[in-house]
Amino acid sequence: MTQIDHQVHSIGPDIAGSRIFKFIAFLYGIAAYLVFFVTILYAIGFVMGLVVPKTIDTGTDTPTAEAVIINLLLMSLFAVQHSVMARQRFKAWWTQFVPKPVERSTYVLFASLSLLLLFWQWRPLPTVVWDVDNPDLAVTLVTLSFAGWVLVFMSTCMINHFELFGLRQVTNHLVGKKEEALRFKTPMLYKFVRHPIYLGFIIAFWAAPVMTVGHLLFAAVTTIYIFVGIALEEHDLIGLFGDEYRQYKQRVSMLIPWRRSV
Ligand SMILES: C[S@@+](CC[C@H](N)C(=O)[O-])C[C@H]1O[C@@H](n2cnc3c(N)ncnc32)[C@H](O)[C@@H]1O
Repeated sequence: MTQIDHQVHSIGPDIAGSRIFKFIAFLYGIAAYLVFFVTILYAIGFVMGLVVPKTIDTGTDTPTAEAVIINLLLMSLFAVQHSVMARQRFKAWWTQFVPKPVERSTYVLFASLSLLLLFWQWRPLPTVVWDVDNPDLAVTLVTLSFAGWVLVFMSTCMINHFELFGLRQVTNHLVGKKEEALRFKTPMLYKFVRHPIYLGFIIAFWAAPVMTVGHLLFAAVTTIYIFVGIALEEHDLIGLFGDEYRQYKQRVSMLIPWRRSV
């Protein structure tokens, strides 16, 4: 090998390789985000019973006990995947195998896939628990549910939508910008409640003019899961931000915008 050959061999493939990797990582991040975006749009239709082919109240007829077990297993799979993969210790472990710039995108992709599985395999439990007759009240509930989804979307933008869903990480990696550490923020709604995204989900799931047993099971279990998720998330946030987060907890309530912290 000549000296020039040696230089081309040792510099060229390295640069090309890392550029190609950065570009592939970027495309992967975009693909994961698109899968998430389709999933969240489908979730709105699934929960509200609008537009999509398979909703919370449609699907294979299944005996009640079997349907409850299958639905609980589907929700548990999402909860375990979502909670375990979000923990700092898990992240430290699996970034030995998954490159750091695509860690968040991979988390988002797995969460979306487990939700799509839930939508696909969900068994309806069609017995009606409540059915609002009054048309004004029914419209109010549908509007409230939409407002819940809007609250979710707006709150992700307040805290940093592109970081939450991994796009910022792959973009910074592509342009060679150093990844910043997570910063504690209390923008807009976060001054009134600590968890506006979760509040939005609770509103979206419960505000239904027709509530079936299946929908009620979904709303109740996801609400319980949100409280467990909050406890885990706040434990991590105190680990990261210490007294700053403790004081925030004292000052700002968890979900209902009044001044006490619970
Ligand atoms: C799905 S978001 C939910 C945020 C919040 N719990 C909510 O309901 O609006 C979860 C991520 O937000 C981050 N997070 C939560 N509160 C935060 C804050 N005040 N400042 C910065 N990051 C925050 C957590 O570290 C976690 O990675």
